[in-house]
Formats: sequence, structure tokens, C-alpha cells
Amino acid sequence: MSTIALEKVAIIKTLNNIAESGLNVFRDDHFTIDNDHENPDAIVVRSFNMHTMEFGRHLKAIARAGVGVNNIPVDKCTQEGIAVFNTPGANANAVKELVLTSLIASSRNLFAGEAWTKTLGKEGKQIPKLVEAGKKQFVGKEIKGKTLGVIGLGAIGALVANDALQLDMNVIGFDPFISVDTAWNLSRNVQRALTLDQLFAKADYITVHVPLTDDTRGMFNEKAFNIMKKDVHILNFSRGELVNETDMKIALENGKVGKYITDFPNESVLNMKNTITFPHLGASTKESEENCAIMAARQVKEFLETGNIKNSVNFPNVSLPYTGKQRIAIFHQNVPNMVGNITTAISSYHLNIADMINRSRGDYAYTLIDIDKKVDSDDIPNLKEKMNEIPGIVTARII
Ligand SMILES: NC(=O)c1ccc[n+]([C@@H]2O[C@H](COP(=O)([O-])OP(=O)(O)OC[C@H]3O[C@@H](n4cnc5c(N)ncnc54)[C@H](O)[C@@H]3O)[C@@H](O)[C@H]2O)c1
Ligand SMILES: O=C(O)CC[C@@H](O)C(=O)O
Repeated sequence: MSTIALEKVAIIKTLNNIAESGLNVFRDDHFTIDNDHENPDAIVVRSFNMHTMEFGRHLKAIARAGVGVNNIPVDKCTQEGIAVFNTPGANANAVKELVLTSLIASSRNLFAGEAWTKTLGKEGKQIPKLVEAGKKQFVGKEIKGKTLGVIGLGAIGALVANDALQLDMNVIGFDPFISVDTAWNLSRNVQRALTLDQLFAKADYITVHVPLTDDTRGMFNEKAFNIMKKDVHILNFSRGELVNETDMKIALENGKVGKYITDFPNESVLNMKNTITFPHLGASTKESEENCAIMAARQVKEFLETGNIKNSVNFPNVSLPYTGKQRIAIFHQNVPNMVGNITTAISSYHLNIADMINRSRGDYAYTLIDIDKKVDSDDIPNLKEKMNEIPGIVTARII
């Protein structure tokens, strides 16, 4: 069981470069940023791989300043009662702009053309003549009238789909789990693919915007390439592991895939023909880094100070106005009679419950209980112990 009282200073550790405006959220008397601390209360991270990390016993929250949480062992965090947050939509515009830029630039062979012109530097007065003679190598294709397949119509995919329509493309989208909010924001001119294969069969360009999960890993594979049109361009600004690299190499060699544009280069990808690679730049704008850092920091701050939860990927969203008296925040298994056992423990200290909320998410649930007065400080350790004895409680904090 871990506990933080508001009067204690909470330690925040960062594992990547987090925008200063986000760190400023923690610059008050309740928080200290200490990146060397071994036992922080919360960690703010971007892409750092946390899978082999040992977590300190005070760790209560991890906030991903970004969207993909595949660098965080989410299941382990849940079992240990650590809330994991991300920042949905905060970097979507940055990624959308890079996707559309890359879509046009690759279709017009801009990257290859630019690299080639740079090789002419020593040709002196011949350069204009060489340019005119050489440009035929870089004749491209216009995207107008072509079909863009968008896999995953979440924050990024929906923006890309809507804007591609404005560029006079036909757009076909596939997302069996589309959220109601996104569906409202999506243009009705985006055609709906009922299966991934339908999208693969129709698209001249494919862009993928899904999380990396066991279901999506390797979704671009030999079977998928066999269905696609010849010379299709594939844009992957989501995660490298969505692509089976052995199959992609063959598809690029035989021209089935005309170009593979990705934000996730590695040794294998860099040695394939017709790839265009970027150093994971999708979210690398000042605006996006600030949006993500501020959102992540605010969510962690709110959670540590009040127990309220917004945008967690493993805890349920919960919000109860904080009165500042005494609050008990309990993360527990989602089994019968938990709330009864918790309230019995509380009433054995003659404490009166002023308000409470309980929300579940899968096998776990989260309960916030407000007491109508400050708990006597002598009673707090005993109350904590009593909570600890209740089977099924993972963590309880008295705030
Ligand atoms: N290159 C970068 O810097 C960068 C930046 C942000 C996000 N990303 C990556 O992009 C991904 C998408 O980001 P987002 O903000 O749009 O996330 P999001 O959660 O808003 O959208 C993801 C969408 O994928 C859909 N989806 C899930 N599984 C699917 C499947 N099997 N088939 C089709 N659709 C499926 C979901 O229903 C959801 O609508 C992230 O998970 C992350 O990996 C990369
Ligand atoms: O932090 C970054 O630069 C990348 C973030 C991105 O991959 C994400 O999933 O949000």
C-alpha cells in the first residue's frame, strides 16, 4: 500500500526531454522534480522503454507525454496499482501535418530530387543544364483523384482523412472501434471499409494510425501486400512493428510496394530500397511537445492531489469535486462486496462518509471516498492498515 498526504512533497521524475511548460505545472510547494530519484511518486515519459525498469515502492502514476503506451508495461502497472496516463489528441495535428507533407513529397519524389540536386554542387555553370536534363528521373504522381486508405480513424487518422478530401483525394477508412466523438468529426465523404482487405484492395496510398497491440502487430504482411494494388505507397507514422519487415523488403524489391515512408527506421528498414525514413519526428513540434507535456503533467498533478483520474489507459476515469477535507482513494479488484468492506472499515473509526464514487474497468475498480472531516492523524496509520487487510485492495491512499 502506498500513501501520499498533500502536505508531503511529491517527487516527479522525467525519463525523456519534457517541455519546460509541462514541468512548470509541477513548480509549486507540493512537488519536486528530481530525475535521479530512485523512488519517485510519478514519472513523466515520452518514448523511453520502461519494460525492464524496476519501479520504486512509492510510484503511483506514469504519464506518457504522447499517445502510444507500448513503451510502458501497462499490465504490470495495473497489477501494482500504478495509474498510467497518456495525452489523447495532443500531438495529432503535428502528426497529421507530417503525414500530408510526406504523402505529397514522396509522391513527387521530392526527397530523392533534393538529394540529387545536392550532388551537383561542384558542376559550376553546368548546374542549370544538368538540372533540366536530370529532372526526368523524378517525375512523380499527383495525389488528386487517387485513393487514400486510412487505417485507424482516431485523433490522427480522422484529421488526415478529412484533410485528404480537401486535397481532392478519395478517402476510404477502416476502424472497427471508432469512437463516437471521432465519428462525429469525420467527414461523411470518407468511405467506410468493412474489412481491412477492402481498404487494401482499393488504396493507391495507405496511411496507418493504430496503436501497436497484439492484434495490429505485423498487419502489413505478405497476405496484405498480395491484396494491395501494385506500386502502393505505405506511410507508417504509428509504430515500426506494425510492419513485417521481411515481407516488406520483398514487396519493395518486387515493386508491389512503390514506397515505404516511415518514422521508425532501423537497420533492416534503412537497407531496403525505396524507403523514406524520418527519426520519429511525428510529434516533434514545439506546439505538440508543449501540449503533451502540459496535459500529462496536469493529469498527474490532479491524480496525486485529488485522486481524480482523466485519460488513464488502465484506471477508470473518475472525477469527484475535491473538498480538501480527507479523501481515501482505493484501487481494488472488481469483485463483489469491495465497497461494503471498505465502508465498514471506515465506519469502524467512527468516520462519516460525505461523498463517494466507484467506477470499474475490466478486472479492477477505483473508489473515492470523502470523509466529512480531517481524520485524526493518530488514526491514519491504523486506517491504512485496516484497508490493507481487506482482500482485493491493490493500493489505498489517504489524501
Ligand atoms: N510518429 C509519432 O511521433 C506519433 C505521434 C503520435 C501517435 N503515434 C502513433 O499513432 C497511433 C495513433 O495515434 P492517435 O492519436 O490517432 O490514437 P487514437 O487512440 O486517437 O486512435 C487510434 C485509432 O485506432 C483504432 N484502432 C485500434 N485498433 C484498430 C485496428 N485493429 N484496426 C483499425 N483501427 C484500429 C482505434 O479505434 C482508434 O480510433 C498511436 O497509438 C501511436 O502509436 C505516433
Ligand atoms: O514523444 C514523441 O516524440 C513521440 C510520441 C509518439 O510516438 C506518440 O505515440 O505519441
